[in-house]
Amino acid sequence: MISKLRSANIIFSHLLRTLSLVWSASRYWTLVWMVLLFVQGLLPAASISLTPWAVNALVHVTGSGISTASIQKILLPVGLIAGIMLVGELLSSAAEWIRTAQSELVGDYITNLIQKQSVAVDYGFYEYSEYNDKLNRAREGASGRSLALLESTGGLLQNGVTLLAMAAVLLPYGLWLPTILVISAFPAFYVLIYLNKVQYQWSQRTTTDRRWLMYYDYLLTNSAMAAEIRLFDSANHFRSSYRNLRRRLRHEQLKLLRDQTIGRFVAAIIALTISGIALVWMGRQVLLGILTLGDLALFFQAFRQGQGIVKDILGNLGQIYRNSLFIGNLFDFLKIQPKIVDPPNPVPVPLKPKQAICFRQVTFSYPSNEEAVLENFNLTIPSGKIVAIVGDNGAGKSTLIKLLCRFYDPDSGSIELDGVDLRDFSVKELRRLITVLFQSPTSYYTTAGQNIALGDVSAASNQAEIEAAAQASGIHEKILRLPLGYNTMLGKLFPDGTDLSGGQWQRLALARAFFRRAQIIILDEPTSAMDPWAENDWLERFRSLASDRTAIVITHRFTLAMQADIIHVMRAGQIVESGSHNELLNLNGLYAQSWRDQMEAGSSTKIENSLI
Ligand SMILES: Nc1ncnc2c1ncn2[C@@H]1O[C@H](COP(=O)(O)OP(=O)(O)OP(=O)(O)O)[C@@H](O)[C@H]1O
Repeated sequence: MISKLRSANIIFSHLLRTLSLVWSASRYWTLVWMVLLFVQGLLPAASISLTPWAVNALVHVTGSGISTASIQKILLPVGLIAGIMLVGELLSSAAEWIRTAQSELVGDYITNLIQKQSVAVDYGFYEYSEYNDKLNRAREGASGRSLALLESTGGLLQNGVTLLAMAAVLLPYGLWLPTILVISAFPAFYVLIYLNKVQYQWSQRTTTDRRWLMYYDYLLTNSAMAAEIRLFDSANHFRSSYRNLRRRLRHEQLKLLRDQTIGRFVAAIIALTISGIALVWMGRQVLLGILTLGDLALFFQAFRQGQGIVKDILGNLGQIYRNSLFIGNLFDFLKIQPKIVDPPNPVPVPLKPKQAICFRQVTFSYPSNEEAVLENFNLTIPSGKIVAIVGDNGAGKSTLIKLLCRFYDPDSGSIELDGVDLRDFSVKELRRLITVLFQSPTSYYTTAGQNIALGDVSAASNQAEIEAAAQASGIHEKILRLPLGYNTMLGKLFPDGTDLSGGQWQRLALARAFFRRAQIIILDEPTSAMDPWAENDWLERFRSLASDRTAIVITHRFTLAMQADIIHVMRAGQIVESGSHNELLNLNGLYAQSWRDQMEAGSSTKIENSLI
């Protein structure tokens, strides 16, 4: 009982929140729509209450013969009924139009809320399956559901008004008639609530399955996968996974549909039986001469329509229940709170860090994996230096970047910038100080210029700076050779797009990172897609660009690492060697051994397969 009350309370609160959401999205239309619904609600009863007048006038005319006076008597009630019907049609068309306008506004409003929340939550949330489930559930018809909820609430309002007016019309014939009307719809209501609940539970249970379907579909239809899918001939594998999963979901869905159909049929039979009983009683009253033909017509219409309205009302309640359950997913998503937040009184971020970035006794494990990636980790990166971090796959190099950007916070220990814990800065301010070239940078399908400008949207119109960044990354000449230079659309997704090679995209991303003009430059494998000639050319430019800034370069390439002021060798979450290139060679440790491998092999490929 308590749990039922609690769930009714949740539904009511979802309903209120949805109404306030719709209200915020489109006040004016909501108001007009409600007035229309109210007036529409009164029309059926108004029309029915005119029925005895029209029918009795008709009976009178048939009895007394057709004359101008008698026809005039009929014309008035019939004309009024026709007028009401016309107004009803007009209002319903207007309501339909308003509903469409509202659905556009509410849809955009909710999409905006979801997008805003998607970028507000922590980066780390995207690594959780549950988060992705929540996002997916919130997205799935969130706007459709809120409007459906609004519609059922509006339907409830309109039908409620009609029912009250209808009950007033029926009451003179006995209280039991409106009562029996309501009772006849109870089975349908129960079936509706029960089936909606089952449907909702099924939908919650299969969210991950449906995300699998989206993933298989993405693999089969996305251009990024097209080459590999063809070469490895793996399409059939994914298609069959898709089909098998879809078959299971379809069977479950059809079974639910079958149960719903049976349930509705049984409920309809019960309602029909009750309506039959009322009809028999009505016929008897007529035979006994208690009712006139006008009463009979009114009674018949009011009872049949009333029954439909009660059913609609219960249907509206069922819909409200169902959509509230689903809309709860949207509210669940919107209430996710980021954990990486600003402190109450942020310390101002230094415009130009003077001392160092220090990792002090940092221990960190990813939320989805209990094993510590870093344990009591210590590292000092002096300001104004180029620091290289080399290490084997999985050593924890990229994790350092994520911690430095505060995508995650350490489990224990601290990361400090000029002696201040990063958690004491405003997150946004701290990130403004940093620019990163990620291991897999984003290729934006927009113009070449815009691709670079996205590094700093506040300075996006500065063409000279854009070109300077492109020159520093070595992509300027290539851009000039494109059909429209910096205005050339890149990527093949949209019309007139030109594609770049992997290395060129990487240089473009590098230009974007440079355009940011941040004091701390972090580059994760900046030259992985560059040929050795391009790499040498690029290195020289980078040295001058990073001259008075702090640069952290993560790399497997020793030709790049050896240019750094300090090289840190990382293994299994620890720094195992540090020093300049020559110092490390003299140390004769892991770095020196890998370096010798390169000398012997005479190729950098060997190095990537060597110890580091
Ligand atoms: N999002 C994540 N969730 C759980 N574990 C992760 C996650 N990202 C990385 N790891 C784990 O953390 C460890 C360090 O990963 P990291 O990406 O920092 O290594 P790396 O040194 O940058 O490797 P590579 O040279 O291959 O890029 C690895 O064992 C990896 O499996």
